[in-house]
Amino acid sequence: MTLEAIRYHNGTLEILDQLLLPGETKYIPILGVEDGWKAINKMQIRGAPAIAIVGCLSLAVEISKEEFEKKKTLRREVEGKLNYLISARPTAVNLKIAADELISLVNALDKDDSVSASEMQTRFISEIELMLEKDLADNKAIGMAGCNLILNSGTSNFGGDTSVRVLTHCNTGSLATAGYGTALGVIRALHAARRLEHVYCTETRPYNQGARLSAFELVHDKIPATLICDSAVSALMKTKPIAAVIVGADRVAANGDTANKIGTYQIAVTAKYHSVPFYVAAPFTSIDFSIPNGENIQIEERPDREMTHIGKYRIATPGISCWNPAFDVTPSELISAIITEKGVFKPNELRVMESS
Ligand SMILES: CSC[C@@H](O)[C@@H](O)C(=O)COP(=O)(O)O
Repeated sequence: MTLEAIRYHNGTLEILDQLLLPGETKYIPILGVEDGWKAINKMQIRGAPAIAIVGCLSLAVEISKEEFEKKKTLRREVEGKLNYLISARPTAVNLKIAADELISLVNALDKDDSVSASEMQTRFISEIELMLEKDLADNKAIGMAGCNLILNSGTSNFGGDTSVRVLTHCNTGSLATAGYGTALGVIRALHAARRLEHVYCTETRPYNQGARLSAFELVHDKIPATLICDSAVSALMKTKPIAAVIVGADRVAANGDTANKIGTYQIAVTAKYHSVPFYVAAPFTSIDFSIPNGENIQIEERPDREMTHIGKYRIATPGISCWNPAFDVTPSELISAIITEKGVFKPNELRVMESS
């Protein structure tokens, strides 16, 4: 059975508390928007697609318990609460894009006189419920496209083998999405095709999404994997033939510059030096066509405590100051291709897809 980060059935929402993994597997109820905001902000749920889905589902749960006499009241509530949810974490764009689409939907339904307030409520909730299915289907399409891309990219980085070694960073799997995963979905597809020799995953300090979450998924799914320190990436590329680096994205600008977990940029730099292709795997909902380049991406800074402590144990000397950006931006010139559910694009080809 695959891991399930988000459980939603008939208006009831639970999430797997990712702060407790791998030690404890505990689902916590999300009873409405306030719970959704807190779970996203505290990173009990994380990963750009999962943040969007849980944010929107928390609103669906809340709205489903209410009765609306007037459509305008529903429209105002939806707009206000979606804008509040977006403020929980600023870098990933998927929730903002989903919110914009849902706000357009309620505006259209509000203007349509043939739709009653209760029909508007039902249609709004159904639209959110579809997100889970769509994300899973998109991830499978991304996985297949990425698998084909890597296997057909030439043999120079395969080290003479027919199976490939790949490197990934952070967690982009079932725990970060509705299921299957984006970059980890590509790795799953390679494994299913029996063409994955090995995956290396970085620890991903300071929150350790690699050591705690990707490692958890890889062991759970029996995918051959090795954990490395973030600082071992260059040494790995020097000593082993790595066919590709494959990472996810929190926000891709129109020119292809990509914000992803802190450390992604330095992996892309070292991949360039070692002539290893560097791929970003992300759904179209991670692409922000409203910003021309990565300079416009707001980078979230997280509390010092995430660096100074592991669990309740302090590992850093008291008194030291910290800088803890959660993400960095990889310039598009370091990115070989962006793998989406709509196809594979060079960074400078993205704009063509803007209106699709
Ligand atoms: C499919 S998840 C893509 C990204 O969201 C992922 O790589 C990442 O950076 C997650 O960061 P996080 O801070 O854990 O939410």
